[in-house]
Amino acid sequence: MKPIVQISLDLTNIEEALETAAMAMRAGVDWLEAGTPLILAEGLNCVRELRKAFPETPIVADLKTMDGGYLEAEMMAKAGATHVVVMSRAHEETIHCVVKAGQDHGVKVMGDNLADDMVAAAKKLEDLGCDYVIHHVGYDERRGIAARGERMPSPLDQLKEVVEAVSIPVQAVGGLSLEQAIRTPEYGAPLVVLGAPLTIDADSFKTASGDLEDSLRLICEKVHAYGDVAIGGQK
Ligand SMILES: O=C([C@H](O)CO)[C@H](O)[C@H](O)COP(=O)(O)O
Repeated sequence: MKPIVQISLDLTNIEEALETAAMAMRAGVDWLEAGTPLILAEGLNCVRELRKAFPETPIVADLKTMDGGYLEAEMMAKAGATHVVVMSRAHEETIHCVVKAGQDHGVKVMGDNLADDMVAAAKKLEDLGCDYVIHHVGYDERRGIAARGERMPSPLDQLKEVVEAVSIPVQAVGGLSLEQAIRTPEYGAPLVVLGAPLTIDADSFKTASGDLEDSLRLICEKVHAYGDVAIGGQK
């Protein structure tokens, strides 16, 4: 599949999210993500506002569903999401419910293997009908481990294994530098997500020109230039 650039709008107000999304769209980003903090701050209204402003753009609603799967997925779909997220740690029945809601409402399901046995969880998510795997090392997990002076885990550590274990597209997320995120298609993971380096540490993201939009445009061009990424380690 062609590599995709997604930005996670991990922001806490809709104005800033819409502004960042508009800049990202001008720069060539493919998918928008209503991040968990944004959904918490603004409710599903943020998905409605993003849908209104960007009628044709895929929108991932990252609510990290753990229970009540059908209703949550249905609500996100009705608000305008095209992709919803369910956790591998949820009960299998919840994953079934989200997958069923996805089929009924025409949205894709991303299964997130956060805080789980990552390779086994990725396989389980595929077996239960998810369309994508989010291979995710959590924010708190990374901080906590680093605070104890231990090496911070990275989604790159097991990315190859996860990619080879499934035959659906994988996205690697959690603490990746920009350079690392851009290179995830080389591991067979075609969904490049840009989070903190863009929305939180925007200053470190700018290139010599100092313009965020120009920097992002160069990144999108670079990712799109990869061409097709083989899924499941298959050439
Ligand atoms: O999902 C996320 C996290 O669990 C907090 O809600 C973030 O979107 C994700 O971890 C982003 O990671 P960074 O790339 O480190 O911003």
